[in-house]
Amino acid sequence: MKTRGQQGSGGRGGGDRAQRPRRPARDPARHAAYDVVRAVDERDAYANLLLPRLLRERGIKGRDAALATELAYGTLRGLGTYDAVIEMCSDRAPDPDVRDALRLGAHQLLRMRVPPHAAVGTTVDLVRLRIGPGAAKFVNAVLRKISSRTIEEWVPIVAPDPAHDPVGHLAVAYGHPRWIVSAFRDALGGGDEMADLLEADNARPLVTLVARPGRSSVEELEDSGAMPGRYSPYAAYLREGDPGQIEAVAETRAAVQDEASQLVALALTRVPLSGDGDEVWLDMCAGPGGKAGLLDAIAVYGDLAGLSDEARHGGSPDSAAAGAPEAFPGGARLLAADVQYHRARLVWQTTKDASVVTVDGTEPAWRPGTFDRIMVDAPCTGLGALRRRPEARWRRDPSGIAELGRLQRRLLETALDAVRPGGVVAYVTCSPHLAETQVVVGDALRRREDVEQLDARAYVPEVDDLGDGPHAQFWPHRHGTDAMFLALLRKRS
Ligand SMILES: C[S@@+](CC[C@H](N)C(=O)[O-])C[C@H]1O[C@@H](n2cnc3c(N)ncnc32)[C@H](O)[C@@H]1O
Repeated sequence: MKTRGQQGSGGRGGGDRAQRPRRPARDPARHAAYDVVRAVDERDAYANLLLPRLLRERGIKGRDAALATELAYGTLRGLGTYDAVIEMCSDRAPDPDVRDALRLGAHQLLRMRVPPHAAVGTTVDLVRLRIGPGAAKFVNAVLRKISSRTIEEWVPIVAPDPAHDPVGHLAVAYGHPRWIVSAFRDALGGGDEMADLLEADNARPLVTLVARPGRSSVEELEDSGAMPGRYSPYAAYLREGDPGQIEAVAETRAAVQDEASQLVALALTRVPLSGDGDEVWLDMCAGPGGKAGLLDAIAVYGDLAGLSDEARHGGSPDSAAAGAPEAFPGGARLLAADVQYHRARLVWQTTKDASVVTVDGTEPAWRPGTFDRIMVDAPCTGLGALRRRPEARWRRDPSGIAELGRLQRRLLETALDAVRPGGVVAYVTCSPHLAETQVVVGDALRRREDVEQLDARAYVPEVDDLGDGPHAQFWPHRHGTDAMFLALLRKRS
């Protein structure tokens, strides 16, 4: 029996370094990324919660932290594409722990600028340490095959022919489930922009802050290193750093909020009402409180930024017909409701003047015709915010849409009962799926003669390309925002 020192020609004192058993390199970034990908796969963990915790616990900082983030999030986003390539390069189905390592290696080979020898070598080291030598050999062989082609060369091999199956092709090429590609295509009304949309959906979104009027200002956020937003007068982009460290955010005078989320709340406050009174507002599905935080501030202090004359008279072709949006002067109060106690608590923590209640919006605790303005930010599939959670697209399931649709209809119906004649309801989803957006609104309009739909685009005149109306549809590739939907419905006087 040979001892370790006598193995082959490359023993401890020998000259053949290539044959010496290699000690796996210490590689905290890759180990952390692997742990995240495994936890997401194995026990449905949320990457955006787990990764920061692992980085903190393991003291991973700076470039290593950035590498771990890119590895984990990029691998999770691209799973669909990588699995197709891995399948093509494997002679057997890998065990889940091995498959996750292969996904990590494939991401480095196909979408990162890691040199192939480093991508293969570090992944093999990781597998040898975490799983065993047999698996390491298998991973080495598969990754070497993957490294023989670029992603541009693999896609035509592993994806369906775009001429026969354009949706299937896009799904594999851009790492999205097929049903989601299909839903996006239906909502966009065609295929021309699909590649841009899916690419934008694969990019990490900018951290967008909101300076709640009367409580903070964009200038204050600029002093903390942010730059003014593109559309919302209250938005600022933070390119780096932890938003939680900004004083205004820590004090809930400002918050993290996507720009489309700011604009749909702002739009609700800009619609002129008919009849008397504009003092009582309702956010019916308020948790965790992004829109409620902005509505609460505008209700009390008014829309302090207002609109520039240019924005007021520019924007969509219908803005003139609808009447130029006016800045709300303040002096109202917001009631913020959510069916879940812990979500209502978050609203209470982030708002300052709003009354917050735990209420089921479909079984209202208020009398019909109570409110002047109502926000219904309905629970939905969240397909418009896939950029924020890398694994979310693989967790969503189209089977829930019918049930969500029933809830969305009931919430909109009770909101239309709860608004006074001449008042307005904003129906919002963070999803462009037609079954959750236009179909829900269309059904409400068919059922009720006391409701008219306004041209929502006229109330966000700062933004172009919001679709053919009368609703407004935001898109990541057009606006850099989540794919948020807004319909404005007025109860006839
Ligand atoms: C899309 S989220 C709202 C996001 C929130 N408006 C924001 O901007 O931060 C939908 C919310 O509706 C709540 N919800 C679900 N069913 C509800 C119901 N029947 N009545 C009231 N709220 C409900 C959920 O708990 C969830 O917090």
